[in-house]
Amino acid sequence: MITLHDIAYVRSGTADAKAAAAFAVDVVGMELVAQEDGVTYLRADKRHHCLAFEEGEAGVLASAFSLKGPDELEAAEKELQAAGVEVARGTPKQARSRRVEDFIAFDDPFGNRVELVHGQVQLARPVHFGRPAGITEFGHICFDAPDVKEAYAFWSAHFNIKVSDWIGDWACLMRFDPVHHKLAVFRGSEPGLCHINFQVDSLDDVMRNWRFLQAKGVEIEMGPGRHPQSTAIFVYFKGPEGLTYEYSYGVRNLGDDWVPRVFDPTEPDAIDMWHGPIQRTQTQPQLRRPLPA
Ligand SMILES: O=C(O)c1cccc(O)c1O
Ligand SMILES: [Fe+2]
Repeated sequence: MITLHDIAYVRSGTADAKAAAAFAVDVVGMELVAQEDGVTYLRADKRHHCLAFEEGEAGVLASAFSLKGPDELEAAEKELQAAGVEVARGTPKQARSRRVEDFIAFDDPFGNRVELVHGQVQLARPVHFGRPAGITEFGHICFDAPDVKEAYAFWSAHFNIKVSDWIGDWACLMRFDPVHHKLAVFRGSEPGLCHINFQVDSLDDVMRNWRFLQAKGVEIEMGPGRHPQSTAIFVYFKGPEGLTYEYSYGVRNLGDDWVPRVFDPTEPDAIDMWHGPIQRTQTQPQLRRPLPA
């Protein structure tokens, strides 16, 4: 069993790193930490970065989770290999670029590139937010996959992952700590990054951000609304090159006695208790790259 400790970062390819970074700072409110060797690092909490843009083709490159340490990373590598999953170790240079001590990379059964890291660098100084969006932390990552039940079978077979709620065969919301979900999989024909979520400090932040996004002419994909699953109040919006961001406030924590529920995806309030129009957020396609050599 591989014990995920937390989400770590998303690495995304971008044809226009300048525009992607400007949006992340001026609109989303993140801190621009560094730009180095064609990589732009953005921060929203104690992590050195939770979003990195790599110059090149647009699309998600990898999504990462942290493990406790080197022994756990090695055990994870062995466990995945024993299960027939092709796994590769990152080179020291690649690890440096990710600001981690070491990492392994593999593809989930649908082609979503996942990296498991240990020793993600933290910055002690307070976050210098690009604007006061109220972000408290990097909240969750959502993948696309053609079969969410099979996706859950994979994650629950090898990781400390439990389902928190199902939205029929349309979505699976998963946890590995008390937070309702830090990983979700939505049904989509191709692998990709459905959205990345940032938690904000208050309901007021969600609503103020919504007004701010509207005033800036940013495309609101859905919301403001309230997810019946996590009970979080949310707004989704689209950044450059199809990267969807979600702000949310009020995600619930679950205990070990939690019984997963099933919601009907055809109901009008399946993901929004306030009956806002149901819209699939746009997915950023997964770029196909060879595993690290
Ligand atoms: O927070 C949730 O419950 C949730 C539900 C559906 C879709 C999402 O992106 C969510 O974050
Ligand atoms: Fe979400």
